Amino acid sequence: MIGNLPRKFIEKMEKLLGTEFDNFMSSYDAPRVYGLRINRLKLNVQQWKELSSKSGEARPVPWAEDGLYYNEGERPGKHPHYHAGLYYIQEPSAMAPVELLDVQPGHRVLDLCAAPGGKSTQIAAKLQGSGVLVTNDNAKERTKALAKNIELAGVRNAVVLNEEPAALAPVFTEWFDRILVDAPCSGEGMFRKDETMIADWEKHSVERCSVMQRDILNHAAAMLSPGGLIVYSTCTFSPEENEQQIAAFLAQHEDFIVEAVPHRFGWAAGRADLAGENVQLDAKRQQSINGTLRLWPHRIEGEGHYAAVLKRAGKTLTITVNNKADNGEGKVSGADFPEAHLPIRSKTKAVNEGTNRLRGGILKRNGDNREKYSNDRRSSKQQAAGGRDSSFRSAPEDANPIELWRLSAEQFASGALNWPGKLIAYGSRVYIQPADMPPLDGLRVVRAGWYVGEAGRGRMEPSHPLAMGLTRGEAIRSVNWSSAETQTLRFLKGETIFVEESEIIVQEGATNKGYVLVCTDGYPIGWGKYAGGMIKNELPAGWRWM
Ligand SMILES: C[S@@+](CC[C@H](N)C(=O)[O-])C[C@H]1O[C@@H](n2cnc3c(N)ncnc32)[C@H](O)[C@@H]1O
Repeated sequence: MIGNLPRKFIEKMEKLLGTEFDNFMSSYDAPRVYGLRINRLKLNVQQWKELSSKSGEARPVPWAEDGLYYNEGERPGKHPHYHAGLYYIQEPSAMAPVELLDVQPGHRVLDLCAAPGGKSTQIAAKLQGSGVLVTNDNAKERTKALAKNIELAGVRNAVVLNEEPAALAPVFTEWFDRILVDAPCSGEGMFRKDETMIADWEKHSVERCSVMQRDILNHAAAMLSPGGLIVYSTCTFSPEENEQQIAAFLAQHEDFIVEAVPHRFGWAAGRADLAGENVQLDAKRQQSINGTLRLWPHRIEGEGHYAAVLKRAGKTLTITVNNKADNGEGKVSGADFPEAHLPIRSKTKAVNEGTNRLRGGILKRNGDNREKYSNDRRSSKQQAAGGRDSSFRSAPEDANPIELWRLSAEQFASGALNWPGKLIAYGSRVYIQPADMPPLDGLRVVRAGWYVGEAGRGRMEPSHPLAMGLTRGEAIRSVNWSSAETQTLRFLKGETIFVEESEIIVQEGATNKGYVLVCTDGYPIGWGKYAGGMIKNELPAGWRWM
């Protein structure tokens, strides 16, 4: 491996590390370590250890609440628990930045450079469903994986965006309590984990990255509320992208200070002496850069990282987001979401999901589709009460997706009409958006909230992300197989499963027939549809076990 490292890089590291250089170089011949983080939205480490036969060998990552090291051969990505979103596979050092962000339930949090979403799922677990996570990446392709990871983790209170920070800043001015800037960087700290990063090193030159980082950080500052925190992190060693970036930021933003990170667990201090001479900082502010953090692979079990905690002066406005439901009392209808709130830029494919658009609250459909709605004029309440089996097909002729959701939601999950958030329809899809979000007009929206269902064929189909965000106890119908049973794997591969009727657990008042939440070891892996002794597989193709 050492032989593949660029000469220029080696020379630079020798200068940077002095007497530690030899130890640093020998870390490239040491075996790399592997980490996963238990998804606290679903269960805790202890509960997972009780479920998992392999967990005995997992050791805690000292700096991450739910982080564990696992052995190389274990392949946790090939286990039903992965498909149930019980953990996220994450490099151990990459778990550190979110631990420094001090996220509390109720916070408004922005993950500005978020794809593929490792740190976003970590933030979501810390929010525990209360507050808001806005997770963004400017690379459109990468937001697909980001949205998928958010949905796999069962996150209910996130909005996924695909924007430049400059477009977000006017919409979210001083809006967030916490912002993570896990910046695009030259990746020097990842050479051991991923040798392809070495080839990219020349292309993603340090100079080019540091210009991007400065711009991203400045926009982040504009979106932070007084008293709030930004964590800036990179996976590179270069001072230009680390200490020098922080020095430039402090010089430009007098209302920010470095909040010193305790240097425990083998973590090393950032280096004020590397802050460069290009910016004018008073001695105290320059020295404060020693309170940032360097993770060196020869000092810890993890790859190379850098992190700084930046606190904005001012009184912390502890914002408790109003998580009161506003979707269950008939107050919210399509008409509350005029065109202006809908997607938006024609270049944005992801938000134009489906061909129908909600106009003034009414979904315009062609005659064919319209005929699929029955002319049932029962009240919403009557329909919902009678609607806990799959024979329920009726909706008013002019029902829009939001109305359809309200009529159907409690056929899938009890309490669904009282879930916090705002109902939003984008095309035929229905989302529950965290309360208090500013209008997202003009932004490229990948997920407007928790995607819960899609209107189609005259009825509401529950979405896969709805399944992943439920607990087994909420489901009107469920079936549960252990992760070792063949049915679990067969279901994950997309097969129809034959079952005894007695295997379907049904809430009081519901029939066996209809959507069933399929679970493994008690945790959802998708929807099936039960009728006549078999569960038809509703797992979308892109979510199946390959
Ligand atoms: C280090 S990666 C993020 C990893 C992610 N935080 C995680 O834990 O999974 C940096 C990300 O920044 C994104 N990026 C690059 N320039 C950006 C910009 N101007 N605004 C937002 N994101 C950007 C890249 O597409 C990339 O996905």
